[in-house]
Amino acid sequence: MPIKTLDTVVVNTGSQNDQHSASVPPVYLSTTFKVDLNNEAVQDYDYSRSGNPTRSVLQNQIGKLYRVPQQNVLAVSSGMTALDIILRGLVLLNGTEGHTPTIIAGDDLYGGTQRLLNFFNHQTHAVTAHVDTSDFEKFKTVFLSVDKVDCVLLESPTNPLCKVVDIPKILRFVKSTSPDTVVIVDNTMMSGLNCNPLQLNPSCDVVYESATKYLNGHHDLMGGVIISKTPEIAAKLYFVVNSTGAGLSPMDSWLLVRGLKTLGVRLYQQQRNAMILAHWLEDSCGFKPTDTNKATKTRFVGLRSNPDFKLHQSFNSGPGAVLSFETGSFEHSKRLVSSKKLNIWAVTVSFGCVNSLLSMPCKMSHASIDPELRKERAFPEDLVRLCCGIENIVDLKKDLLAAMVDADIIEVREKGKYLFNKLNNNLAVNTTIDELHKPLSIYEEFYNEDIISKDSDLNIKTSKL
Ligand SMILES: Cc1ncc(COP(=O)(O)O)c(C=O)c1O
Ligand SMILES: N[C@@H](CCSC[C@H](N)C(=O)O)C(=O)O
Repeated sequence: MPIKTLDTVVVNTGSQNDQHSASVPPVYLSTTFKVDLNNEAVQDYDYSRSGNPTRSVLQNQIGKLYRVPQQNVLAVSSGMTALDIILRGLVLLNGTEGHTPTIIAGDDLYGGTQRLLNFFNHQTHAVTAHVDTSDFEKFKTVFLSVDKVDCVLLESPTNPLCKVVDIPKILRFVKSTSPDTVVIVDNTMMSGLNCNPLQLNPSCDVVYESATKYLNGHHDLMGGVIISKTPEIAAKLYFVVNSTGAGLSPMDSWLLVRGLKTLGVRLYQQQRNAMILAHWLEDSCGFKPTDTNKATKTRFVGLRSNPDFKLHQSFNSGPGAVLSFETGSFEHSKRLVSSKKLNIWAVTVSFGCVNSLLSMPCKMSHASIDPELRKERAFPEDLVRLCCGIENIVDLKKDLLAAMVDADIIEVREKGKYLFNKLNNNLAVNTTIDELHKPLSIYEEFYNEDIISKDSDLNIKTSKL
């Protein structure tokens, strides 16, 4: 019987033709491979910069996740390397006498992406117009105002504001208006398990992911994967990878094959935790706009109060595990993230790890964006980002609550029955441990098993919702 679901295909590495029938693919650290000049056939490997058997196993696994042949996949040394390779291979070379390659990208981007685009701008290798890609009309206006758009770079939900970009609609518009425009999707916030922009109709041209995040899930390697729509696009990108030596090392490739095997269970638990926490922050902790403080807000695509809840569900299988909230006060957010009461939530950048992480984007992941630019874009400086891991939700909740009390944001009343949000005068019933353990949790209600384990025969969207 053929293997059907994505969380199953990433566990299975298939037969390796190993001389000892090892059940786990071996790691080939060798940088060189012997050449037989008497053999006319083209050898698969000669030098590890050009190709390595362990990297090939990984590329095959990623190909299965995105339902493309192994030749369409490249594993590289980081998510940023992936973007750099794609832009060099497909966009920067479009420059001519009177034309500088033009990119349209979002205005809520990971700080490192913004930094790389700025770098190309300064070098006049490519100019980037930033627009709120979650506003289709604004995007369309900018797109039509540019003579020739060489590339559109999309990401949904955005990091860290969790804005939903209607990727299918933008693809329909771009591909019917300007078929040669290269559309790139940074799929790091969803991973291939939740979203496959290559299966949309029309599809994007190339997807990349920072494998440092969900794909590996353990924060013990840096990596990036590039998945191309066609072997021709992949060949152009392979040229850059081979020329520069950006390919992922054998050891990291091996670790990533291992990490990938648990993607399904990790993501399931991480998303479940994120769903419960987001609802608890909004309902019990009062992080929602009130008459006294409009600046307090929980941002998560899995919240029913999110106006883009349905839009997100229409092309994704899950909400991801990144959420953010505004306390309404920069000082209080800083106190929360600095609280010594945090024992489980680690204050670090990144996301997608089995450990839960807490951060203040303006000081951490997005500090490389010029403060003036953040101000121009109304980036909330009091934003706190939560990246849920796989720990027990009750422990996560208690740990965060202790820190919020310590930071003087929340007051616990009547032995924990009520939580009073001091910053927006909001008193709400605290969700009890029993409620968190209801058999039909919020998560299962919204994202059932069928959706998480997408059936290979179906397109992106699978069942109810
Ligand atoms: C959305 C997104 N894309 C790309 C990257 C870059 O990935 P890496 O750190 O693996 O270079 C990051 C974070 O680093 C990210 O958050
Ligand atoms: N110092 C790093 C910050 C990395 S942030 C990693 C991740 N994308 C996140 O959103 O947390 C840098 O300057 O790039």
